[in-house]
Amino acid sequence: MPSPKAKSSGGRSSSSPGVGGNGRYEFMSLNRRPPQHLLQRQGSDPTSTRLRASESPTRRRGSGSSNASTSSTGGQLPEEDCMRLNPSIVGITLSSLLAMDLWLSKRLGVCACEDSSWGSMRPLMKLIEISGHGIPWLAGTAYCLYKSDSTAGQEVMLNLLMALVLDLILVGVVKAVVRRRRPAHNRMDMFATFSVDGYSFPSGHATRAAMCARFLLAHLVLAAPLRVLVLLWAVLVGFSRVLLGRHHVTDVAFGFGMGYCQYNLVEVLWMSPAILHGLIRQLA
Ligand SMILES: CC(C)=CCC/C(C)=C/COP(=O)(O)O
Repeated sequence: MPSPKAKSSGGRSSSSPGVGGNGRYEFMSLNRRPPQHLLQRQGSDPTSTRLRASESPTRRRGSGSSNASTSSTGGQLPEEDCMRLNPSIVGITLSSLLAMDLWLSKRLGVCACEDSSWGSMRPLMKLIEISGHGIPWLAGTAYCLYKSDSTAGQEVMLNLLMALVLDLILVGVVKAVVRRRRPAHNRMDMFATFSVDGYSFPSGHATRAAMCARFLLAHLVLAAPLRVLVLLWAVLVGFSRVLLGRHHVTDVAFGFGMGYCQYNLVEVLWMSPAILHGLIRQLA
């Protein structure tokens, strides 16, 4: 919209800034050079002088040569100026996705408390939550390691223990860096949490579920129905996070991706029996 200031100068001749020959206001395209008569008028207009003074350093830096490059590229702005437009498009896309995420997560939080629409399912969801919690996994793996009498079994369990600790560290670091708050409808009544677990992104249960599912499928000889059950469990753990109102959908989606990738890291860092024997000898 033209500013009142521009309107007040409407009585000038048709060469006034932004006013076309037919007395109508003209809008300038961002990637075109304004007509010469507008540039000349801007030089004497204090408002436009202020605007130009507030231009970014990139724009100012490029202005000397951009005139040359503008004319040589047929009225196009230099590439650096065009790239300045992109963050706003990315920003708008991201905020739209974020708004959708908040809306969807709120709608799906149907077990967030007892009087929610699926509140009666809350105890079952909390059971699934415990099945993906760090403490039962750490304790169960340590117990299996202690009970295992084969070298292969010990190797697998020790590596799983290492994977679980790695997962806690990596999730803790990302949570501490991102510091996204949990959904407003979440009731923070989770069993055994660290301080970073006050944060939402990513879901530690989702990373653990994805990583452990991949680990179990790769290292345990399981019949087909059991393999399906392992996958189903991982998906259920992820879903339960949103249904309980603990997480946004994106926390769980990212958590699954992160857990999947963490397993690749575990494979790279895999401790072979030789390394393990060396470690045990050093500890003994
Ligand atoms: C105390 C130990 C050993 C682990 C904490 C596990 C925990 C509570 C993770 C939080 O998961 P979400 O990020 O999915 O809520």
